[in-house]
Amino acid sequence: MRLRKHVPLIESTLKRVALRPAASSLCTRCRRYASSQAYPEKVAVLGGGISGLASAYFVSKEFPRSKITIYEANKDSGGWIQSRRVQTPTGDVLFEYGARTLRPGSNALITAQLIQDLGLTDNVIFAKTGSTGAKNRYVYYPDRLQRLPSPGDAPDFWHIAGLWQSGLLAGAPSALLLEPFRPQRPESLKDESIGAFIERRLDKRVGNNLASAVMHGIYAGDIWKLSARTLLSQAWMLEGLAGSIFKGMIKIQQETPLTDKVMLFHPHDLDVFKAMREEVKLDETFQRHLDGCAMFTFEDGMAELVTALKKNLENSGRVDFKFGSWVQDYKLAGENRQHVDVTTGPKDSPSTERYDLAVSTLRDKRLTPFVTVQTVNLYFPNPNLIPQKGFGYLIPQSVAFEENPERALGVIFDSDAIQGQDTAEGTKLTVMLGGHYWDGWEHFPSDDEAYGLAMSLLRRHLKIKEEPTHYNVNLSKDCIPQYTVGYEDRLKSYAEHVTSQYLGRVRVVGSQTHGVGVNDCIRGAWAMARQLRGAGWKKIESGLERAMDARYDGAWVSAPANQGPPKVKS
Ligand SMILES: C=Cc1c2[nH]c(c1C)Cc1[nH]c(c(CCC(=O)O)c1C)Cc1[nH]c(c(C)c1CCC(=O)O)Cc1[nH]c(c(C)c1C=C)C2
Repeated sequence: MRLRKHVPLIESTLKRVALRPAASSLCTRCRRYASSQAYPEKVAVLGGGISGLASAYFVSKEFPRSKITIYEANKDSGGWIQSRRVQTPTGDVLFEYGARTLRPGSNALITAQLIQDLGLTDNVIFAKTGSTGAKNRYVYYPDRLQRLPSPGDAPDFWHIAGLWQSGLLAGAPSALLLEPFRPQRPESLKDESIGAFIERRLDKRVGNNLASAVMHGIYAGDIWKLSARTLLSQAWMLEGLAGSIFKGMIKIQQETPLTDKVMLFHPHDLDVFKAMREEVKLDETFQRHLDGCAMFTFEDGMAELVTALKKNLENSGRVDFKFGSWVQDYKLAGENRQHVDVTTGPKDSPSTERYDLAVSTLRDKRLTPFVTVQTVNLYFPNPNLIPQKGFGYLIPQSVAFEENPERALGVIFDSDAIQGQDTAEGTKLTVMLGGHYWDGWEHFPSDDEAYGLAMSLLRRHLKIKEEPTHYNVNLSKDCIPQYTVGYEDRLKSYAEHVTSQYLGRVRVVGSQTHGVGVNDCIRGAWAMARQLRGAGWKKIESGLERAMDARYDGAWVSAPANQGPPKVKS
């Protein structure tokens, strides 16, 4: 597979399909296949991580008679989501290796519906919006923890003065004042790094001190490589609209007679938000809890969601899991190329199975690079190990090497952030190492080395003198896709390629194409399955229609905020 421009290919393929006798009676404008089947009898899901499991779940909802096979290379499902209980002399503690919490809000609506449908709502634990663990977020700069103001805080002059004095906010006030007067980007500039965008519109220091910390916490990525057009899309679009982010905000409010707040949206997203509004029906109590929380997870960790999904699929009797199955290849097959042949197994003894439809959550390294993150979970019996209480801290790229020779991205204060998972009292921390700092590395720290790095960081940053009684090291190799500069164009080419190559028989979902968060992956799976609904599965689509939406010509459309992402509240 090559990432090339594929529009002409799609057109010629569509013509070819239309000319075939079997397809001649079809309305080719509907871009449908000549299949007499009412539903895809056999569906393959490639990959058993959260995207694959959610895809299988939503597809089975759309087509209750379909037989689904999930191929997973590992011995079990769940992908990066792994939760493990560790026994200590005074009780047990839960270690999360990957994602540990979900954030509420519109992006979590489909996840919330899924949790409710799986009967898991009683197992959910919520971190309330005003709780210390949720409220206190820190940035390490230049050599100590700085607490960031949280949205509910009353204005505190001394706090802001302290942040200012530390240099963390350097350049920010004047950058905000001057932003409307800075020159607009040239027409020819189609994308740039987050670092370059912030330097151009605000101040380089704002990027290196603040934006880089945020991007470490989400993408473990480098602001000088990640795409501004994709990851700061609102700001990018506002500049495109009016020459400045600030002027763009004023312009969209003025242009509309509506008193409601107006925002810019990708036209495709407006359709998805509408569908979410129509289809998500949450119980009142669950909704109320979600509404008042800053994050949520499960008593037994994020793996509960994976386990419940797997159990639900197994119990349906229509879903078959094939663990230890490497997908070698998948290609169109059969008369009129209406099927997909999926080849799995070791290279020397592969086996091939034919399907009506395949959903791929597999990665393609030509679309994005990935970063590797190593997590070190630590448990100390002392509950008062560190004076600072809160969610944890992020370490921006601007921190000097001597302050972060371990190349850590941040530290999570798990025992403060989420309460209700452990029976043992104490302090639970996770040190996150690597990410973009390890770009190009072929070898990564061993477990012992990673433990040493984590402890040396904690001794220096938090003055911890004790040793943990329990710890775990986990290396998630190539776990977070990086939406680097040019991603949007690459995704479009990729979408065109998938469409023309697989003629609708293969749909693509996952963190490489739909967003890196758990919520994003679940929402992507839901949207993909919804597109299959009825005869939708016969359409020549890829699941990547957002990237190819003809209504989007590089600029987003303005619409009242209430047409945007639905709130958790009904
Ligand atoms: C394994 C490390 C991960 C890092 N980022 C992600 C993972 C899984 C993905 C991610 N993390 C956050 C978001 C934002 C949106 C969301 O869905 O919540 C995404 C997509 C925010 C976040 N960052 C950290 C935590 C605990 C959270 C809440 C959600 C979660 O549990 O993943 C901390 C953190 N994450 C990473 C680092 C380096 C880090 C440092 C303290 C990378």
